[in-house]
Parts: sequence; structure tokens; C-alpha cells
Amino acid sequence: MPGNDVILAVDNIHATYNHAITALHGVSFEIRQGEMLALLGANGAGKTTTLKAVSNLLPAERGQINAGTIRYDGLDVSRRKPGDLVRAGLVQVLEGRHCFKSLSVEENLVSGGIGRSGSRAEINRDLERVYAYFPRLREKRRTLSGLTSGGEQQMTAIGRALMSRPRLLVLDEPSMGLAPLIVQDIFQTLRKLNREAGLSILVAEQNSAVALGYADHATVLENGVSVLSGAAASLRQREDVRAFYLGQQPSPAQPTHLHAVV
Ligand SMILES: Nc1ncnc2c1ncn2[C@@H]1O[C@H](COP(=O)(O)OP(=O)(O)OP(=O)(O)O)[C@@H](O)[C@H]1O
Repeated sequence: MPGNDVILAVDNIHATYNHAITALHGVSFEIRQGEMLALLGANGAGKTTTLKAVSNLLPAERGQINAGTIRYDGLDVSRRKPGDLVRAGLVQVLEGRHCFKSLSVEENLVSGGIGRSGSRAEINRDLERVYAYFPRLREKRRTLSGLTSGGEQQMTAIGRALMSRPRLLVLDEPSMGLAPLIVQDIFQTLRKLNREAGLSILVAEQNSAVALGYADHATVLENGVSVLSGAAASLRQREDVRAFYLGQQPSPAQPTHLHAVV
């Protein structure tokens, strides 16, 4: 039974699509309040499926959890509608930075606050908060999102999620297709939100070097199984992680696959 300060507990989940394709068969990890956890793994390892399971979005894709449990704030997510989870503070930034391209940056941000009750003054306060974290969005507030850069669209997608006042922010590959400096910028802001506002963060990334540079902990997925979990700082030191996920050459005596949970 997880302790009280665990905001998300994923316990040995198994998932399939169309009752046929096995995507996950044994994924476990925990996130404590105020922690930033990176979910690492190659293409097809199961990161997106895990994130969708966390928000109970798999049924919408003919996917299902066949075994295991996911608890957010102690509550079984499979019994709650995705919208209820958002209102309870579990908010996702889906892969591919979905913005309404024909709306301005500010209109996109405001759309993130629509689901919750709140006066115009409160929404304005939240907008100011988003602009304080992403000054570039303030500069572009009147620009149509479709005309902003990929990095600005990613910032808009994150800013819109912040407008729903998350307690746990879940992001799928925020670095995808972005220049290294923009990626650093985005991760620095995520870290600031985590440190200053106490926001808990779950971030799936193929860019392990960046994710391990900012996260507190990480879990590595291989073929739908969580094979390794630990403090980001200690994972960065492991030869096998360096070889397989940080693109560094192992010495000849090193193992050829990940095999331990630390
Ligand atoms: N909607 C779907 N229908 C059927 N199979 C799917 C679906 N989505 C994912 N899969 C399969 O589930 C497995 C895990 O995919 P998933 O997208 O979760 O991995 P990932 O680690 O997020 O990879 P990527 O980085 O490419 O997004 C893969 O074998 C994939 O082909």
C-alpha cells in the first residue's frame, strides 16, 4: 500500500489494444508529491500507452487494462472518467503539442481553463502565472498559434494544461522535433514549476539525456515492461544506461541489456 505522499501509483499493469495486441505486460512505478519522474524507453516501448492508461484514455482507443492498478491520490483511475481526473488535477499534455491553430496563443491558453469554474479575474491571474513561466507566450499572445514556432506551440500546450491548475502534470515527449536549446528551455521551466510551485510531473521521453538531467527519478520501459527504476543521478552513472539510452560506448565488459531494478 503506497504511503500518503504518493500521488500516483502504477502497479504491475498489463494492457492490450483490440483485445489482441499486447502493449504493456508489467509496468510499475510511483510518483511522490512534488516529484518529477521521467519515463524512458525506445520507440514502441509503451510510454504513450502507459500515460494514456494513467488518464483512463485507453478505452477511447480500443485499449484496455487487463491486470494491475493505477491509483491517483489513492483512487482507482479506471473508475473515473478522464474529465473527472482533469478536474481532480491530473492533466495531460498529449504527444504532438495539440493547439487550436486558428486561435491566438491567449485564446488557446484560456481554453484550458474553461472546464473549471472561475471568474474572469481568476483566469487572468492564471494567465499571468503562465506568462511569468513562459515569457515568450506573452510576446506572442495575439499571434495565431498556427503561425508560432514548434517550441512556442509546445509552450502553449503546456500553458493550457497549467490553466486547469494541475497537481500532477503528465507530458508525452515534450522534446519531440524541437531544437536542443528550446528543449533545455522547456525542461528548465518544467523544473521551475516543479521546484517553485510543487507541481508533480510525469514526463515520457525518448531524449533520455535531457530527461535524466532534470528529473528526480526515472523508470525505463523495454517492450512493455518496466525494467529499471531509480534516482536519475544514479541511473546517469550506470554504464548500461549510458550505453543504451545516453548513446555512449560501453566498455567491452559491460552487460548487453538492462537487467536490474535499483
Ligand atoms: N492505438 C493502438 N492500437 C494498436 N496498437 C497500438 C496502439 N497504440 C500503440 N500500439 C502498440 O503498443 C505498443 C506500445 O506503443 P506506445 O505508443 O505506447 O510506445 P511508445 O514508447 O510511446 O513509443 P513512441 O515513442 O513511438 O510513441 C507498440 O507495439 C504499438 O505498436
